[in-house]
Amino acid sequence: MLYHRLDGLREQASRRLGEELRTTGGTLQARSQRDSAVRMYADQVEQFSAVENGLCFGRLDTDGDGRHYIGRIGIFDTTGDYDPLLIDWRAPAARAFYLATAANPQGVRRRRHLRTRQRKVVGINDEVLDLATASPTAHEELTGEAALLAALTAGRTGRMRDIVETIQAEQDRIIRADLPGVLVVQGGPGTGKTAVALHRAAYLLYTHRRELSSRGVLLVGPNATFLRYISQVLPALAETGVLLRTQADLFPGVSARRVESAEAAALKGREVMVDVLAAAVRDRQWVPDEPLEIEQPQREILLLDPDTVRAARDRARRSDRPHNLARALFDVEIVHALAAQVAERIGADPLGGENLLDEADLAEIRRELREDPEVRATLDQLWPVLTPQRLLADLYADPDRIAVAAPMLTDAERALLHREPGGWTPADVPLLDEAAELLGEDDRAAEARRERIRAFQREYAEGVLEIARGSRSIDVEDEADGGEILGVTDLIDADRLLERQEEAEHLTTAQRAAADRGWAFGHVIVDEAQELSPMAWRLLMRRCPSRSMTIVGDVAQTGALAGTASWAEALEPYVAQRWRLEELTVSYRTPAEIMAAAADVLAEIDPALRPPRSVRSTGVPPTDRAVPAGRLAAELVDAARREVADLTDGRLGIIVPAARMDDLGAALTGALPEAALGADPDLESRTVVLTVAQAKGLEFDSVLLVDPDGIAAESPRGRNDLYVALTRATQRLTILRPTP
Ligand SMILES: Nc1ncnc2c1ncn2[C@@H]1O[C@H](COP(=O)(O)OP(=O)(O)OP(=O)(O)O)[C@@H](O)[C@H]1O
Repeated sequence: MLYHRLDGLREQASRRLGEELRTTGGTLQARSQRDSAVRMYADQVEQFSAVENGLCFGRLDTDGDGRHYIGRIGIFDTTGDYDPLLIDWRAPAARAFYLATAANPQGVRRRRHLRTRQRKVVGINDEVLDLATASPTAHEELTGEAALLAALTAGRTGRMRDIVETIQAEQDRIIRADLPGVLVVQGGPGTGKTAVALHRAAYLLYTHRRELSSRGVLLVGPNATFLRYISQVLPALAETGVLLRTQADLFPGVSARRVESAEAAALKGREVMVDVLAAAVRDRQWVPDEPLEIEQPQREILLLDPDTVRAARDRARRSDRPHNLARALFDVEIVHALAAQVAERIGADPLGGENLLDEADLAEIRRELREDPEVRATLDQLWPVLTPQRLLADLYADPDRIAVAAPMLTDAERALLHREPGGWTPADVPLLDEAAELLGEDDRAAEARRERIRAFQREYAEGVLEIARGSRSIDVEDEADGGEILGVTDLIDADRLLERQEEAEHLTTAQRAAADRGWAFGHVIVDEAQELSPMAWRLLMRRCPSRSMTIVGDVAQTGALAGTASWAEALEPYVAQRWRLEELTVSYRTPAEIMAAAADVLAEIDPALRPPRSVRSTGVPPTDRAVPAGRLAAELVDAARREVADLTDGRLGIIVPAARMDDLGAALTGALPEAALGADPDLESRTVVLTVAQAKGLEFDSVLLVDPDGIAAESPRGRNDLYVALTRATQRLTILRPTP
């Protein structure tokens, strides 16, 4: 019945989408309304398709014979009293599904988990929440234990799945926490932090739709591979409005793919860079040592002396405007001084009286000077209008500029900043953003933003037509009168839709936000937040002036040298003590046997830290094997072959020290051609070879960990890296330890 209703809803939305796309003409207002309707129906078609799998996954039988079905979206009975046929998991009425226990049943008699494959129910699990009749379970604190354990032990696919069916009480509390303020979620590996962050985004959009749909929600993750790994979770929850970004993509127009040393990235993450950049900008406000000559057509050469330039510079600086915006003031000062010189020459009274030029003459001289190419070139030289990219590229390329801007750094640190132009690194992004603040926006930046918006509009227009094309069979059936059977896409193409879009600027919030550096998001969620440097925090805080944020991470897993070891240190500059901490304490990923091995490493990081409790054990302890160093590659290939043969479904992750990636990676791909590796490996392949930095946040059924001591020795935060590597497996862990 529910699927029948879903089909009806989808058909209705797609028919309306088709109708809206076919109508043309009308007043500006009518066209604008039609474009909003196109967006709405396109979103609906997408949403109704996205919730197809597992549409309904639960049932609550309540006291007094109530029966409620819980699912991915709400569906109402539009024929009768508008009764809910399916309750959205985010609605308050669904909450008991996640919280009711035998000890506190909240009016629930029975909780049923439904397992479906396509549109068939293939299994059910019932829990009777009545202390008298309930059968005792191993874990009293778990809700829906059987369904949970089935989800946890299922083979991995290389894509993260949503957990709406089995959210646990401690996770539910965080997902549904209030919108305002900064909420930090600290939890060990596998405690569901990422899952909770994503479900919280969906919950907030549902509960605070009005507020958030116009401001948007930004979710920041550690790298592109990770974003791809989690990218299906929100659409499966019927939410497409969240902007997913890595730090590398947070400066509109820049895609930071260049690689640099961990030390250089760490230096760029330090707060001292605020002063370095401010000094770099001041250094571009140049005062010459000697008077500058400005040639004038049919006039004598004008001279601009250092004192005049200095006075103009100081006045422009005192305005406290950003560099590019203060340029106008600087120009006025300089042009005034030059005009006085010209007036002195051409208007001097030969009889020694007052200057013969009046104010109108002077204004004319100033106008001419402002338009004079020589004068403009001089002004550009003294106070150039700069883009953030120009400022930073010029600074990095020139050791002299670095020396002037960064006297507080050591020689070795300054050397880390020096490099040739050509692309940006992720650590450059917060610096570009900082520079943009210091420089202010000029016309070129605004023009670049318009360009980016146009690109998004085109992408959007194509997307809408794609959806319309996908629903074409329904279109055709609808035209059963035998007349016109042209589909929508025969009648309108992306260019025409784009023209219409331009009139109304109907972009999604996420698209507009992505194009605009100054966008203020309604809520910002940061995953693996321990990796952020102080400079990156500054950027994020700028994007979220309301400080409504969810910050998710584990300070024991910090790998970045400029990352954080303390939430208080990272946050207090922005919100003082006004942040709340929630902790997740149960590991859903890592079995007890593997967690025990990881606990030893955690104790070395900080004896005060406690590993999370595992919800399950596999009975299979990790295998830890010493192999002669010379045979490491051969042994690794053998072990990988064995593991792949043992996997029925699921994935094998092979984690190697970064320094051994090239040789071990080559050996592995030689023997197992399907093995994926590289900068952004395909996680859906059966075997993936990665470094710890790449494996962060990911999980595999089986993990082969190569040379743990080598990994620990690779970085000052090597123990944290090893802890991350040890906690990636859901079933089996094999360690290969080379010996001399
Ligand atoms: N309530 C739940 N029901 C089913 N699966 C869950 C639940 N909570 C967590 N999981 C699963 O546990 C695994 C780990 O979750 P997740 O990746 O969110 O943990 P994490 O805390 O972000 O880990 P890390 O610190 O390693 O990044 C995932 O496969 C997730 O789907």
